[in-house]
Amino acid sequence: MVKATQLGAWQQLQKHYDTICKSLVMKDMFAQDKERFERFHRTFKGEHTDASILFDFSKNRINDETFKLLLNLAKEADVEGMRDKMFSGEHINFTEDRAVLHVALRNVSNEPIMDNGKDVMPEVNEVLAQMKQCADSIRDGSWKGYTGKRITDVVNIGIGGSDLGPVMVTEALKPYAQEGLNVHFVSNIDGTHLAEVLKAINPETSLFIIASKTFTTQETITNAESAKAWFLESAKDKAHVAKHFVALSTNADAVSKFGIDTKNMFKFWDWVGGRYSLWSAIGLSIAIYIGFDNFHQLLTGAHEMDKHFRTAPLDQNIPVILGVLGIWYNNFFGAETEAILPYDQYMHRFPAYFQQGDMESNGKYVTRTGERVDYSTGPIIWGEPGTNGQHAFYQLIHQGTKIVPCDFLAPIETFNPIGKHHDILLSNFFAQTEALMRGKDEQQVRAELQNDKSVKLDQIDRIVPHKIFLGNRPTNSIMFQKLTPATLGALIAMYEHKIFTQGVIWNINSFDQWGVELGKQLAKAILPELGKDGKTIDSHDASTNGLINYYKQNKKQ
Ligand SMILES: O=P(O)(O)OC[C@H]1O[C@H](O)[C@H](O)[C@@H](O)[C@@H]1O
Repeated sequence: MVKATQLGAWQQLQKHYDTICKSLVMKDMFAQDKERFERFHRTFKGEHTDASILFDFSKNRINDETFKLLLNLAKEADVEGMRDKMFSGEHINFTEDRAVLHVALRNVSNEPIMDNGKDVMPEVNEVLAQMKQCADSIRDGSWKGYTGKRITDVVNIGIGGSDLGPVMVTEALKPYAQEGLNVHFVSNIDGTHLAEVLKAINPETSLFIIASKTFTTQETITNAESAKAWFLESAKDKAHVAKHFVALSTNADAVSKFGIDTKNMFKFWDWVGGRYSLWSAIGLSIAIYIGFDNFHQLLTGAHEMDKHFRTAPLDQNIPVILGVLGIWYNNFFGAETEAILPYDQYMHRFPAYFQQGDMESNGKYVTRTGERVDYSTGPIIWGEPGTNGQHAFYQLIHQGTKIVPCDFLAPIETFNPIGKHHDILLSNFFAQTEALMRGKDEQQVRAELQNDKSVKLDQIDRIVPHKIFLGNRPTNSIMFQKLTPATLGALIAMYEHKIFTQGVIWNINSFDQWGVELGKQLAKAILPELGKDGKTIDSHDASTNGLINYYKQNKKQ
């Protein structure tokens, strides 16, 4: 395993970029080649589900040669070899000595998947059965609260991977929710988050799901303790906690220490990374909200994408193609960010979900062999749903100085066919990718201004440069039939494997997250310094001391 820049294919790509990049003008390439869309799009269809995706990557600054070289890069970096290691349970997360087996959680085929010589599938299925039972009993009302009433509100308390997935998926699959059953999410340690949720619910009819892989996360444990105290103010008797608190965790000891009976614990395993855990017990709030059968469809769609990733040749492999295109811009064009732009309001948390998914996985500067990389790694992921983004930040994407590769995602069918809304939405999606690719040249701008009676002729020269769009700005378009559970599962898995592909090429470990630890460690040291003891703090740098002392002097509570 070597640094990416040492790979022959990388060097060839650099040469290719240096020699022909300027001539990669999409508008011209489309004009010269009627088959461009045909060659540069792929489709995905679920074998046993309704998942159906069209991936159009023809609006990228690539030609056949670029595409070939990018695939060579994936080949030479041994994406396929590493992929097979992941699926076979090798401890590819070597800094934590762990397998990376989120794919086992959605392995609905049940083929054995081994970790340390043991098939993990029986345990995975056991927990799934336990989740089904819980979800069913809450949905049919047989799970009763301490006063005999059915549960109407489920509150997931967790943060990071124990929050973002369930939030994103329950929002995305809202059309599948059961009437009268609400989900809420508390993640932030800011007391406001918990307080606002507690205002909306009744202790007699609420179930708290304490979701934490480690069960040591300060925010989650503090929120959970406060929720328990709030609950006991009404319920009084600690025995009632069992009917209103369940835990999702890998840490049984900490769960029972917290006061939750391990009978009410849904376990998962250290080979599930937090940001890859929505498929595990962490998905309990999803299963309750949309029903277990729909949760199972979500898993099945993801499994079908896993199969595609495992078996499709590189030039047909959608996650691999997405991955290498990202590398093309990130490493050769110097793009620093990637925008994820869903034209589907239900997917409004999808970009935020992949901020963790991508940035916590690939935001690393040390290679698997411990050296510092001499190239850029994980992109900054951002985005908002269309068309809102258009009226906010698209100006920069169209005319800014930075190159922002964008993924546009849109459903063919909407759950809410109101008037012409969906056609209008989709017309914007199509138009944006067209505009970004084509741009608008001086001639067109002049012609338009000359025809515009409201523009004075002597003003035209001054205005022209501002109205030119250079175009040639890359986009991927991902269309799907409808945002069903299986489709969503496939889309999430597609991005997970894109992240995987890039991590392998950059030769980094995409599955640890040491970068989040330092801040936690320092916060632990600072917390005891914040008391109302009148002591001036001088153990930090001048700025940190100054901030802490300013807080201490002025705090009233
Ligand atoms: O599930 P938990 O153990 O509470 O962890 C919650 C989150 O916190 C950590 O800081 C990690 O950065 C995340 O990857 C993780 O998802």
